[in-house]
Amino acid sequence: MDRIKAEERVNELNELLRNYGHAYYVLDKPAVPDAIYDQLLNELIDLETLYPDLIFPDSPTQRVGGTPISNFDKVTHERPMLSLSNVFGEEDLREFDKRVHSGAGNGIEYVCELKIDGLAVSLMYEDGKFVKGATRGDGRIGEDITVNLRTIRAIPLKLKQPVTLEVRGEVFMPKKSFHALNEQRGERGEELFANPRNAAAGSLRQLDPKIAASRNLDVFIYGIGGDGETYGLTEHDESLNYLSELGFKTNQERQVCSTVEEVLAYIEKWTESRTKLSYEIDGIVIKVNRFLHQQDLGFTAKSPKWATAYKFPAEEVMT
Ligand SMILES: NC(=O)c1cnc(N)c2cc(Br)sc12
Repeated sequence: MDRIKAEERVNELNELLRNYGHAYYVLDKPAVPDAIYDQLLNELIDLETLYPDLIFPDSPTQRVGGTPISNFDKVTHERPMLSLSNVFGEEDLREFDKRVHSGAGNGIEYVCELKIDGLAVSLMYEDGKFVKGATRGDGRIGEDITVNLRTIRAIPLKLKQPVTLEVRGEVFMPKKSFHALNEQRGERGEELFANPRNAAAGSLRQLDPKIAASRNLDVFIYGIGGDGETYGLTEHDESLNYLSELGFKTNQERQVCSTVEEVLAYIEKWTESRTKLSYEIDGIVIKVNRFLHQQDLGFTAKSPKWATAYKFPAEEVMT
């Protein structure tokens, strides 16, 4: 195949494999059988081997870097990654609801989302390309873990629109991967991870991206950071529509609640059902849904006044 034809085919394969990867890892709905995906990937590898100048950074072959890095650079977050205030029961939650109504008036609605028990990350995209990713750190300064985040198949290397923005989400290790990893470590006499959150954090802090790539990490994106445009008028629209349209994996269990009673019912539902999830959650995030109301409420030094996290009671440790 001559070089012109090769370039056309490489671009076509990159687009095809990006879309198939999105269907498989983000939507959890494979578009083609694995054998077809592998065949196309091998065709791309062959063409990239023949024409190395046709290897593009957002090619699916470029997810796992070759050599371990020596350390993680520091990254200063454009806008601090704040933490959430916590509520530990119905009374606390009703107090939060009262404060929200006194601060933002009427017409308040909430969006409730599962609080993923993983590691908070910030992902930066320029013209739709993934350029940098960092841990939360102390909220102002985190660690540059781009090479390890690139190995997570649910993190798009190229968005469906050429936008420049920063998004935030939670990297986690599915329960099944956690148990398999600990079984493997047990067989090797290695120290076990205490829980999926520690396993995810330990995996993202590996200096060798090949190790991170082997850990089956996953991600849910839940917000737009930075001072960029916010899309739509509500969190629900932003997360449900805009982030998904760009190609991000968002958690589908979110629900708009018009009253604190509905929030309590959602909490009750997931207190009962969280063991059925394929990933761990440690609570429920409750956010005022309309951005205008969020602006009325503002922030404390550490946290938004328009959001809180209902924390599940610590589980009884079976002795
Ligand atoms: N859906 C969300 O907003 C969400 C989910 N899971 C989490 N661990 C966190 C943490 C912050 Br801070 S927000 C958030």
